[in-house]
Amino acid sequence: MVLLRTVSSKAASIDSIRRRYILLFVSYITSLIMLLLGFKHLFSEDYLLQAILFGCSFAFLANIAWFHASNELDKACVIETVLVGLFVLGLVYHGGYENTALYWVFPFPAIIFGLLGPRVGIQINGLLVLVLLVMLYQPDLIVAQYKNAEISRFMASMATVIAVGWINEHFRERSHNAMALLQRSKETQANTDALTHLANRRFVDEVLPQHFALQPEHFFPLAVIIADLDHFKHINDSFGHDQGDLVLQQVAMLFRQKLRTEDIACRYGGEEFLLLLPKTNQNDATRVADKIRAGIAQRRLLTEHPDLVITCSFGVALAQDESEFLQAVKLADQRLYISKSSGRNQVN
Ligand SMILES: Nc1nc2c(ncn2[C@@H]2O[C@H](COP(=O)(O)OP(=O)(O)OP(=O)(O)O)[C@@H](O)[C@H]2O)c(=O)[nH]1
Repeated sequence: MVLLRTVSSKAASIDSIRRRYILLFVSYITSLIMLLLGFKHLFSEDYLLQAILFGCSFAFLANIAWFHASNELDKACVIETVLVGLFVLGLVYHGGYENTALYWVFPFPAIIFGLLGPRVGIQINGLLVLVLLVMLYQPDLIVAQYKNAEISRFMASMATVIAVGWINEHFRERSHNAMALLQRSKETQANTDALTHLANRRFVDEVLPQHFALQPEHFFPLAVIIADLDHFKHINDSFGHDQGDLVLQQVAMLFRQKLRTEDIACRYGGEEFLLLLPKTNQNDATRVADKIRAGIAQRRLLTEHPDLVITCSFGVALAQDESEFLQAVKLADQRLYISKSSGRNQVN
């Protein structure tokens, strides 16, 4: 039995909105600033700086255009990281306007943690620090000239920003995961019957329509079977409510054994169950119902009362699409009534 949770997890979708905001903000703001600075230096004859500013600006805009077209958030975040890294390293290599390039490195750790999370983020930031160390302490490799005092203070500040950024992101992610887990378990709990651990009526009424709407091709034609234990009141009255509960649990276990993983078994009412068989026709569903019926009648569900035969009646109907679902439930219920009134322990 699958699908017990609602279609989209709220915690996961909020987190992807967070990453989306960072991606859009960084792309639009950075490309705008770079474009403006590029125009400012358009006639400066500093061609390297112009190439860095215009090149990165257009690359950011291209990435965001591709993201809008494809909606591939993970890939766009990776491309964004590469672009931000290239921009930062290019600027440090050049020195930027009046040797101010190092200031532009400081947003990098926060952006990378935001886009890629703490685990990958710390690796990329570590790599950046290594490359920066080589570039800054091997002045022959770069065009810019930075003072030693400036470099040491910059590296110390960077290490602090990365460490604090990682702590922040690591614990934010942990608390997010804990909340997502809690939400999932609460959703599963809300849609599960506590006694039989089958799906409950709330699942059928509220969650199932979401799955139908999202992936109708996985369900229809959908066979609807209603199963109702016979003379269950008598079992309760004769052997006690706890023995009645035990019967319900045993029957639920039997459903799980006899049904396929894609089938859905729900406890629909007290001793009434709804079995949903995706992509199944009326004949096959009737055969399955009869197999279950025979299984219940043969099995001795109460070990303390080995002579007790418990039976169950069934009604079967078919829904060709979502609009026919409630109608099919109603029809299966009417056929169940026929099974009951014609002697019980049968399928109609
Ligand atoms: N033990 C137990 N009994 C339950 C539970 N939910 C409902 N019931 C009982 O199920 C019985 C249903 O009785 P009826 O609706 O008269 O149906 P029935 O005795 O099975 O008769 P038919 O359906 O006509 O064969 C009632 O006695 C309810 O109290 C439950 O969770 N545990």
